[in-house]
Amino acid sequence: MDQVVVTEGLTKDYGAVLALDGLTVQVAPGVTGLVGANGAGKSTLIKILLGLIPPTAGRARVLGHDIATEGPQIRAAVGYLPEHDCLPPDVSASDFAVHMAMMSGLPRVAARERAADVLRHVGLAEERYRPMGGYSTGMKQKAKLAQALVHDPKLVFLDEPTNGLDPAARDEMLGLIRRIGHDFGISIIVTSHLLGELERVSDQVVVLDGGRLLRASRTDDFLDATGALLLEVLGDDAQARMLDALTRAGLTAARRGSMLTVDASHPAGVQDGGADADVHDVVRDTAGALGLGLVRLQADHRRIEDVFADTSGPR
Ligand SMILES: Nc1ncnc2c1ncn2[C@@H]1O[C@H](COP(=O)(O)OP(=O)(O)OP(=O)(O)O)[C@@H](O)[C@H]1O
Repeated sequence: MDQVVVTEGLTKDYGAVLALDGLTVQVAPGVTGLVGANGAGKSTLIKILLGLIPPTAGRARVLGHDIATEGPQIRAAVGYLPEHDCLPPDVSASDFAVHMAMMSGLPRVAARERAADVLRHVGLAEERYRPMGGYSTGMKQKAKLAQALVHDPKLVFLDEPTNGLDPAARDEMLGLIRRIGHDFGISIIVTSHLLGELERVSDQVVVLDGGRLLRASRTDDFLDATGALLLEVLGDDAQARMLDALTRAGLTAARRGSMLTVDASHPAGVQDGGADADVHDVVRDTAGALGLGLVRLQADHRRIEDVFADTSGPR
């Protein structure tokens, strides 16, 4: 399928602040995590893609529509959950969702049905008839999510939907995002400043840093095995003795917190071919010879934070 978002050299200059710096990126259908530290340019990118603010330079297409000339077509096909609190406090979630559905062109009866469906889907039950000013943060985020979905969009932008939520509400929101994306086939671009948070729900991840693209790839590629083993030993001075012994055995090992990592891809002094198995054996035998308990030995997987830390050095 075609890309849902394509940008070329997208730049936004707020006077003294360069929020986007020549961003060129393509986003495929599915659930996409747009991650980056506070101020990386995530909200600015979404607002430009929605046509709410113009870019200083560059071009972009959303669902094939040009942001410069086809704003109304984009907004008809796209839903948006803004980052900040923007709900009218005296209005109920039910009335608000009906209003937003009618604004999108649905007749009143259809708007009522659609609003009821979508509110049930996000998990707002009886409280949907109460004024939103009395809602918890989690309920407000659900109401914001409902209005973003009420006109049956093809793509939704969710700007920090887990911001301010406690761990249980955050898990619930992440579960909802996964279901909306996978069960309903709506493409989702969801932002977070917590780099690891979207690993579980995203098909692909776009990492911004200082308004520039740091990396865009499928989540699986981010989390590929590193070719290293992660191990933990117990016993007196266990970590230091094990590190020393592994190094003397010709392996490249290093500390990581209370654990050790061992390079299993090209181990020095260990024959190629079946190298992984050999390294497992060397680790097991070394721990045995030292009389240390080997409590963990597993393939090491990268996390999004690691990729970010590796590539975002000083510029
Ligand atoms: N209207 C504005 N006027 C001036 N500077 C702005 C404006 N909006 C954003 N900025 C600045 O542009 C940069 C990018 O902001 P943006 O909100 O896009 O980042 P973000 O990645 O969404 O971060 P956050 O999660 O904190 O919202 C920041 O340095 C911010 O202070």
